[in-house]
Parts: sequence; C-alpha cells; structure tokens
Amino acid sequence: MTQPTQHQKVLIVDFGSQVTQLIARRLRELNVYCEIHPYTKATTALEAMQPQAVIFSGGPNSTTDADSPRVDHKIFEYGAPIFGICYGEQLICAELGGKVESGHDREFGRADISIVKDSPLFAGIAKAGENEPVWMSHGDRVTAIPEGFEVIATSEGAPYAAIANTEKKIYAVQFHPEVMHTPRGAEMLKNFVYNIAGLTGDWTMAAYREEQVAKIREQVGDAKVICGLSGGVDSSVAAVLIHEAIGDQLTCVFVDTGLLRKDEATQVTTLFREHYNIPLVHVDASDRFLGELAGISDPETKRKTIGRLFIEVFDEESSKIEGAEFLAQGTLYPDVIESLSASGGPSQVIKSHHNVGGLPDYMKLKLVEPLRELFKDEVRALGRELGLTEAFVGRHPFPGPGLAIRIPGEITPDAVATLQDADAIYLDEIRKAGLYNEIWQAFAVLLPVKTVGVMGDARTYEKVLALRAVTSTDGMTADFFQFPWEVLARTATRIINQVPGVNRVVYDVTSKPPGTIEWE
Ligand SMILES: Nc1ncnc2c1ncn2[C@@H]1O[C@H](COP(=O)(O)OP(=O)(O)OP(=O)(O)O)[C@@H](O)[C@H]1O
Ligand SMILES: O=c1[nH]c(=O)c2[nH+]cn([C@@H]3O[C@H](COP(=O)(O)O)[C@@H](O)[C@H]3O)c2[nH]1
Ligand SMILES: NC(=O)CC[C@H](N)C(=O)O
Ligand SMILES: [Mg+2]
Repeated sequence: MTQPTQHQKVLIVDFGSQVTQLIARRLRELNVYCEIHPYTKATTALEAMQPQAVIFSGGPNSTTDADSPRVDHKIFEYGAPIFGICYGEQLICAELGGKVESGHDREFGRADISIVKDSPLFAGIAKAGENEPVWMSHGDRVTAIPEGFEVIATSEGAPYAAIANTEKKIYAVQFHPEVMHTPRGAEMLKNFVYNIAGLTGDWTMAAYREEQVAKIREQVGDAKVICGLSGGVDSSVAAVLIHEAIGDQLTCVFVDTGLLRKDEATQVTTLFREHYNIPLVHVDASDRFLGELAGISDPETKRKTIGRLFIEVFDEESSKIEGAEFLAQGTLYPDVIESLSASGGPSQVIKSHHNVGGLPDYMKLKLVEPLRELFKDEVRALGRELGLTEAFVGRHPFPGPGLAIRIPGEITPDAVATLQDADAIYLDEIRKAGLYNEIWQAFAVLLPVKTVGVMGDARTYEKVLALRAVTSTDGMTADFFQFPWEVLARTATRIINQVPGVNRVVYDVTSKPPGTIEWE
C-alpha cells in the first residue's frame, strides 16, 4: 500500500474576514497546502496539523473591545513563522505588548505604502524608499508595536503598515495582500511562505491523488461504499478517485430528482456507463422530490428538504447493498464555506448547500468526501490528473437542488417542464455560438412574475424568464458574462416562440458579490 505523501501545511486562522478564503486560494496557487480554521479552534488545528507556518486573517472586530476574538499564546510559542493581516496585525500587537486604537479616520480602498526598510517580505517587489500600491480596509490602527518588532512600511493612515520581528519570523501588515486590488500581494504571500517560512510548494495534484487514495483505503477498509453520482464534475472525479482506491467495493447511485436539466438523466447514465466500468444504480425519485416540495416557497426550506430527501434515498439504497457502510459525495470546499461559514467560523451563512448538512444520527452510514478541501478548479485539475475526459471535466456545475432553486416560489411539475425547455434552448444557443467553454456556468431561471406582451396581435399575460451566465474560477466570486447581443437576441426569440408560458426574457447582469450565482 502506498504511504500518504507528507506535504507541508499552512494554518490560516479565520477571524471572520469576508476574504479569508482568498488567502487560501493564493497559497494553493503557490502549490502550498493550507486549511482555514476559525480562531475558536486554532489551538486544536495547530496540534492536529503541525503546520510550517501560520497566517492570521482580517476580521470585523476591534481588539480594543475586551471580548474581541483572541488566540491562545500556544500559537506564538509553537515557533512557526506567523503572518498577520489587518485584524491579524492588530491582534499580534495587542497580544504581544503593542497598542491598537480606534477612532482614527477609516482607511478603505487603495493606498500607497512607503517601504522604510528592505525586508524579505518585499523582496523583488519594492526596496527602502520606494512606494507600493495596496488595498486597505480598516478603522483601527496600530499605534505602538511590541518589543522585538520594527516597522518596515508606513502609509498615510497606518504608521505601522507593515512590521516584522525578523528573529521570531513574525510579519504583519495592515493592508490585504490576498485581494487582487493589492497588485503584488500574491508575491508578498509568496515571499512569506517560500522565503521566510521556507516552504517549497510541494503540494501537487499528483501528490493529492496518491494521498487521498491511501486515506480512502485506510478509512474504508473492506466495507462497501455508495457514491452519490450526479454526472457533474465533482462526483465524477470523486467516483473515479474512490474507484482507484477500492475498486469494486464502490457502487454509484444516480438520483433523478425530477429537477434535472432536460434529458440529463439519460445523458449522464449513458455517458458514465460508456466510459467507466463502475456499477451505477439509477433511482427515479422524481415523484417523491416534487411531492415533498409542493407548496414550499422559502429557499432555505427547499434546500433543507432536498438535502434530507437525498440522504433518505442514499440510506435506502445502501440498505440494499450488503456491507455498505459509507456514503461518498463530491462535496467541495466552497460548499462547506458557504453553508457553514468557514468551517463553523465567525462569518455569515449564505445558503445551505444540499450536501453539507451531515448525516442524521439514526443512520449508520459514514461520509467519505475526498474533495472537501478543494476548490472547483483544483477538482478539474485532479480530474485531468486521473485521466477523465473533457466531457466530464469541462462541464458547467449544476447544483444538487437543481431546478428547484431556479424557480423562485412554489415548484410545480408544469413550471419544471417550462424551465427545462427554455434552459435547453439557451444552452443549445450557447454551444452553437461556441461559447460553452468561455462561460463558467449558464442557466435559466423561471420567475413567478407575469407580464403583458403581444403575440400575433393578441394580448399575452405570461411568465418572465431570466438568463444567467457567469465567469469565475472557483464560484466564490463571479462576473456576469458579456454576451454578444445577437446570441441573447436569438435565444430570447427562440424561447418566446417555442416555450409556451413565457413571453419575456431578461438577462441578469449582477456579479457575485453582491449577488450569488444561483437565485436562491
Ligand atoms: N442527482 C444526484 N444524484 C446523486 N448524487 C448527487 C446528485 N446531485 C448531487 N449529488 C451529490 O452531491 C454532491 C454535490 O453536488 P454538486 O452539484 O456540488 O457536485 P457535482 O454535481 O458532482 O458537480 P458539479 O458542481 O459540477 O455539478 C455531488 O458531488 C454528488 O455526490
Ligand atoms: O451541489 C450544490 N448544492 C447546492 O446546494 C448548491 N447551491 C449552489 N450551488 C452551486 O455552487 C456555486 C456557487 O453558487 P452560489 O453563488 O449561488 O452560492 C454555483 O455553481 C451553484 O450552482 C450548489 N451546488
Ligand atoms: N479588515 C480588517 O481586518 C479590519 C480590522 C478591524 N476590524 C478594523 O476595522 O481595523
Ligand atoms: Mg452538480
């Protein structure tokens, strides 16, 4: 049996910043493995991970409040290099004998820092005497630094814009190097992890594959595993990875929720059976899903109902397979972040992803989720590493709750059928225009709003259909896709002509944030 590769790790302690996950992204881009843990679990995570470096995120609180987030001093005594960002800098100063004050002018947006001393943090970026643009977002400011620290950069609003204790390798900045608006921030993070903390960028998809295969074998033993397979990127990659680990102990279960795209069920099962020699059970649960969802309009209630039904179906299917003890799902890191707010951390829940509720106590199944730490683009890279065809790896994401969260308000079989038809036309036009691979995700939303139109000289009073298409790398942030007008025009004409019940088509031009990709 292959031994898991021991790669280097960075612990990111989350103090509730809205951009904490961007720190993780920047490090992953450097081939550095990292995990985000809320400040309340920082010590446990430190002991479990034994990281080579620690990063403190920003956060909404003020260290001048007595009950603001703190960390156990074990984290300082542990001895690994530490990098504090914004609240992270303020915390380091407040905890180690410096001073932080509120009530100065807020500094929000672009600022210039002046480097006052050459530092490995700014190596190759800026030297003493030079300026560097950064992005700031703070109200408090550090007014005195702890003993052993020196100032390495200042700005108008932050006399201690960057500080360092070179002996203990503790560095901290008031600005946010993790955001794109700090143009050379990624290089500063690179300087910290590579040059200061001495990591080597040893985290590759090949290493991850090997490590997960060993981990799955160890977790599962001789037991059988059922894997929820949607035909989407994540579950296809999860299934192939698990199959590599345990071979015929794996059975895949495809659930037709009745909320899939038009003809999706046939396409997925055919494609999967053609490519892989993995047993696949096809469960038609459409009546059950549509039945239980009847009369429900609230988005979170829809999501929770769907999550529960998936689990019930998986439980029933597992009882038909002797020795089935595990349920595998293609859960990703963003699913977890948005549902639970950075691993149970201090930020807000945006929406409950159907696959993140955990399993009820009465169930004997245990979860196998080998992709739970990955972002979408990393899953695609892992898929390519595993030799999956582009037909799987390049597919647009499709959420488990499916069309249920694309029909705001009550879901009826008629509404589902209307949306399926319109959505199929939209995707067909996108493919014909050669734009499928330029778009991260595209879909239609059927609105519970009727408007007046005129068709063939007669008055119509029918529903509005919204089209959505976004570009993104990981679904965490997104921009609306800038279509050539003709494509939208062609799509709208075809939908209104061919789909009864729709007389108006609109295009959604909201980015994420402030919008989310899905409408519910
Ligand atoms: N119709 C389904 N049948 C069985 N399992 C499903 C179904 N839909 C979702 N799942 C399970 O839920 C997980 C999360 O769904 P999600 O949509 O995020 O991933 P995916 O469908 O595998 O990939 P993609 O994000 O590309 O659509 C899936 O990986 C799969 O395990
Ligand atoms: O499997 C899933 N179960 C869910 O409950 C769920 N909710 C959103 N999504 C998908 O996640 C990405 C981000 O979506 P949002 O911007 O709408 O949060 C987009 O790709 C969404 O399609 C889901 N996927
Ligand atoms: N972005 C941050 O981390 C802000 C830190 C602190 N809440 C301040 O306003 O100064
Ligand atoms: Mg999916």
